Amino acid sequence: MDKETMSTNFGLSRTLKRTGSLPSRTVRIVILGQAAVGKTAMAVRFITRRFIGEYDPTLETIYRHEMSIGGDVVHFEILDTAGQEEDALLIEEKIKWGDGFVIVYSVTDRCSFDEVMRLCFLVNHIHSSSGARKCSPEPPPIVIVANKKDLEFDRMVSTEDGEGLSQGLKLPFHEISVRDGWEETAAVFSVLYGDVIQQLDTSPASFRRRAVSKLMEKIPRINSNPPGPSGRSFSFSSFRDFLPD
Ligand SMILES: Nc1nc2c(ncn2[C@@H]2O[C@H](COP(=O)(O)OP(=O)(O)OP(=O)(O)O)[C@@H](O)[C@H]2O)c(=O)[nH]1
Repeated sequence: MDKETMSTNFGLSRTLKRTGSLPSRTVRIVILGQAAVGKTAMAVRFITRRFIGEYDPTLETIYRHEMSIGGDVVHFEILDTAGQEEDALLIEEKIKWGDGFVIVYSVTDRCSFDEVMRLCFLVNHIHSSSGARKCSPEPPPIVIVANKKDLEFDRMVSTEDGEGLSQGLKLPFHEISVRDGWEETAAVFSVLYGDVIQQLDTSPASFRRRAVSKLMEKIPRINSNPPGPSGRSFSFSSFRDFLPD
């Protein structure tokens, strides 16, 4: 198979353990946050290195992307959720599916900041109570991201507010501009990947694969690498080009 594995030096802060029996790893990441905070922009930026400024409202999508990190082949599956309110059962299924979570707000939108705590609580609650991680006493890895820091003039949430929240919740915090930089976007996924792998190594039972619900199977998949039997591939000049049919 003609795999186009993108080698990237993420400068991971942790040494990643090789399992020997596992030549590659699949990591499922769920991006959560209110509408228009930049969830799609972030996923697309990470995978393609490009900032696409034109977006349709999110059709929920799972982006599949394979890359080499620290000598490991990592299969990212990134679920870009819709920002609008939805059925509690649906969001529960999506949260159960994830190994790690990016919770995004925009520094230009105070409401999106206020939503972060509720989303963190929801993720922890669902993973601790629903059997998603029955065997693990550890909360799932979460990274808080403040996006759109380039829009300084429209800022409504200070860096200190973001740092204070992350310290209160004891979660990593990144203030970034998806528009301005690939590196800081990639660093979010790098840190989260490191946390997921650390938990995988110290608490493997946490990652026993859950049965995938019918709902998750319905979410369209897009492959960034050449298409396999079950997905489309990235080859686009605008966001519309890769919207599912
Ligand atoms: N200036 C600036 N604009 C950004 C940045 N990130 C995203 N945007 C813009 O913000 C708008 C919303 O981005 P999306 O990625 O569609 O946001 P979303 O969270 O996926 O929105 P929903 O699909 O509605 O949930 C778009 O116009 C993006 O171009 C950023 O870092 N800086």
